[in-house]
Amino acid sequence: MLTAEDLWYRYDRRSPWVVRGTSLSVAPGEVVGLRGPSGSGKSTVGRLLAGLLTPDRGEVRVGPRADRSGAHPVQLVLQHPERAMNPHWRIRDILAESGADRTEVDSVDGNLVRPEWLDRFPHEISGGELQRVNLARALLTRPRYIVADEISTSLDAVTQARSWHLLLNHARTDTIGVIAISHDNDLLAAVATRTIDLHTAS
Ligand SMILES: Nc1ncnc2c1ncn2[C@@H]1O[C@H](COP(=O)(O)OP(=O)(O)OP(=O)(O)O)[C@@H](O)[C@H]1O
Repeated sequence: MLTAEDLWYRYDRRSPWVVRGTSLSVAPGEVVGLRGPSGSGKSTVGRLLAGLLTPDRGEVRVGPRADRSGAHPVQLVLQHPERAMNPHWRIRDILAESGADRTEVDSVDGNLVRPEWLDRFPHEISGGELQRVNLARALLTRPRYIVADEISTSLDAVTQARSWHLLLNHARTDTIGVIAISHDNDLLAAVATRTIDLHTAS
């Protein structure tokens, strides 16, 4: 179980609290939506869950670490995959960053990453394809949870549906919990079994 208990966070001691007493829990294999107005702290909660930020108060608890040494059990996947990748690396090397060995990279799910992309650079595949590489890299770390922060926002409807279909298939097969951050209520209704609302302070 991934549990966040009474999380408080602000980026600066003089700034207002961005996260104010957020609590949530996500079971293995569960898909939970996280929505709220712009600026309500959704992405910040995502970073706290993935261990990229440390809460000022409260705590995040998750089961044992991922099998991969060094990989956090909660992987964060962001909207702009190109910002999370070295543009000078081939897709094969980007996937190997997960800790997967050559054989695992070569046998990655072909629906997610087509074999012919492996020797290309990020700019040599489309944005939707690059997001699938991003998802594959996160999945190769063998995470227990994935925080998907607006992962399909800049994609057309067909590509969006395809990316989510692939992610949810893997999540089901490997019992990975997913936290779907989105402004899109229709998307959340389609992918999540329940949705948590974050609200901005007055
Ligand atoms: N690195 C940062 N340093 C300082 N303030 C930040 C930083 N990142 C975010 N903030 C502030 O924290 C608040 C919450 O931002 P966050 O990105 O978590 O909200 P959000 O709900 O995900 O917004 P959106 O829906 O617009 O993406 C905002 O006021 C934002 O300006």
